[in-house]
Amino acid sequence: MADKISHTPFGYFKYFYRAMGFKLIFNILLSTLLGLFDGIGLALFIPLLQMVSGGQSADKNESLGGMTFVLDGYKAMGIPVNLLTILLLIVIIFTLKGLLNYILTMEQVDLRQKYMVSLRLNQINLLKNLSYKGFLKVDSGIIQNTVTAEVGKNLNAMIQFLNTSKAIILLSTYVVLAFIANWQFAMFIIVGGFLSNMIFKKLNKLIKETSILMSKRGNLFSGYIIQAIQSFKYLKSTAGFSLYTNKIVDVMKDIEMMNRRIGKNQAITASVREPILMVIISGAILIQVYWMDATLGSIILALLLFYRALNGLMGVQSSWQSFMQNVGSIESISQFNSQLKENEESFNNKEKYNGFHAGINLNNVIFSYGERKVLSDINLHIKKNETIAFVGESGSGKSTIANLIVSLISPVSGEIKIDDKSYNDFDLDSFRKKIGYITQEPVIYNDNIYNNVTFWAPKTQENLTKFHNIMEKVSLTDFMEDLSEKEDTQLGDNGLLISGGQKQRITIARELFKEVDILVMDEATSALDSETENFIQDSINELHGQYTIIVIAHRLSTIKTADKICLLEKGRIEAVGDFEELKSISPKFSRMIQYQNIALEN
Ligand SMILES: Nc1ncnc2c1ncn2[C@@H]1O[C@H](COP(=O)(O)OP(=O)(O)OP(=O)(O)O)[C@@H](O)[C@H]1O
Repeated sequence: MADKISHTPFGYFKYFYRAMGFKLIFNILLSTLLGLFDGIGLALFIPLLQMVSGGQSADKNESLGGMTFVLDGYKAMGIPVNLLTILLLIVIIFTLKGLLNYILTMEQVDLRQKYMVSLRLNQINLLKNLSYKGFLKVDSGIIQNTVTAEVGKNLNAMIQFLNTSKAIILLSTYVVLAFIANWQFAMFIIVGGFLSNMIFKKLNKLIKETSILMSKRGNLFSGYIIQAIQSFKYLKSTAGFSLYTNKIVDVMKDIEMMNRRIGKNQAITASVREPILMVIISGAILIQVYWMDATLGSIILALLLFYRALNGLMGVQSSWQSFMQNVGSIESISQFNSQLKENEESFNNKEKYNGFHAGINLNNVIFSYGERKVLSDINLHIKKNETIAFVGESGSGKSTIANLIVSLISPVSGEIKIDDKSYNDFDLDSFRKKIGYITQEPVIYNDNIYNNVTFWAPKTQENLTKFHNIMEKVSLTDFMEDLSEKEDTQLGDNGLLISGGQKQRITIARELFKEVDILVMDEATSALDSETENFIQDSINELHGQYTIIVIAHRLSTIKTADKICLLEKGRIEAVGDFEELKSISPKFSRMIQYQNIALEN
């Protein structure tokens, strides 16, 4: 898919060609063939016109201008020019044209489908390969709007682009015929077309600008809606909805105003189209009758060619205008795709992760977000199957260090090694398959319990047994057995139908089912109910020694049994040791314990 496009007809052609390749050329070739058949069909009317103006004879007639060759053609093929043969030929040619039209339309249906699939697949792959650091830079509204609404608009743009090329080919056929019949007529078409084009060009420019602006507003609108859904509970409980909806309504009004502007421009073009057509045709007839002493036959011929050619021109203008309405999507999809591509991660030809034995080493690691240094001089060894906890004030770098260990982000300088190999030498995707992540906000999919835990693993006997064992381990068996649909019970959007503690257990069950090597537990910063807090503490204790566990801790009570606690202060490691060691060597840690005890007592 194209990333950078030039906003010219050829630039758009290149954009679609990159997505559709030869299929696009084939489509245009078919349109050309259709135009040719239309031209031939039209030419077949010439003898009829000749009969009207010059009687039943097949002799040449001045009023046909250059088109007399059609009569010569008839004679050369030995076809007698009479009403019956002409009508028969017209029926045959238009039937063939109908057939061709069917093939072309079906080809376009096929092309549409393939285009949509290729567009969507490309975006899914780009999203899949997007680095976490890259993801942080992309607005969720842009993602949502681009992969849904903008993709639809882009498809419309493609269809209108094809319609425009088809209309241009048909128009060219009539212009060529008009030139052959009478070059003065042809000049009329060109001058008339040129004049009307000037009016439409201005309107099209306005429509194009509005379309680009509308795509941007669409991104903003989607972003607001996503945030409203995500913070529904907060907005509802604090009556913040009315304030928030004001923002949404403003963007919506903006979009509607732009839609209205586009609609108004469309109304203008649709209304002036026919009058302009009639002015050009009337002018042609006047010139024919008063200055050229034209006969009835030549006027009918002129009318026929003019009408078809100008209609063709209108076809070009209207489909180009519809294309312009959707052209904003080309721009927004291109920008979106480039942004994703710039932040793509690829591990081609790198060694696959195959478990580790000794541990993970962070050597002189430094990390920054842009200019802002977040971690400095981190040197740390994490032994296989030990439990390490990171503590420190808010913003001290606990999550960042965990993100580095699980390879979501990479150091600006320094190195992270697993056993003796640098992360840089690994296919990190295969490494991440062995990482379990229990986040502050449990991730629950809108599906049933079984699928949420097994991540849609097939329901084989083996998987079911494994699933039930794990449910037992995370103390969810009783809860599940009480439900009428057992493991097939739906959990609702984002686990709306179960409690916070149950969500936590489901997510731990998922990681255990996955058979991970490293388990990251990102403790919730918000106060948890004591049952959930106990559960997390129990899980940490129970899984201790079976996995390499990394805890991002806020509650010191949950990490008493950790093998190693790492105290962070403003992005640096201040002290390392087990709970008791740290208590004795770090006054800061002692103060933290004191504070939490006091807080607990209060
Ligand atoms: N995406 C980001 N872009 C820029 N700065 C960031 C980003 N994420 C985190 N930071 C900054 O990095 C620093 C460390 O953040 P981090 O989330 O690692 O801290 P933390 O100790 O986990 O905090 P908390 O306990 O509040 O979760 C903070 O100053 C934070 O503002």
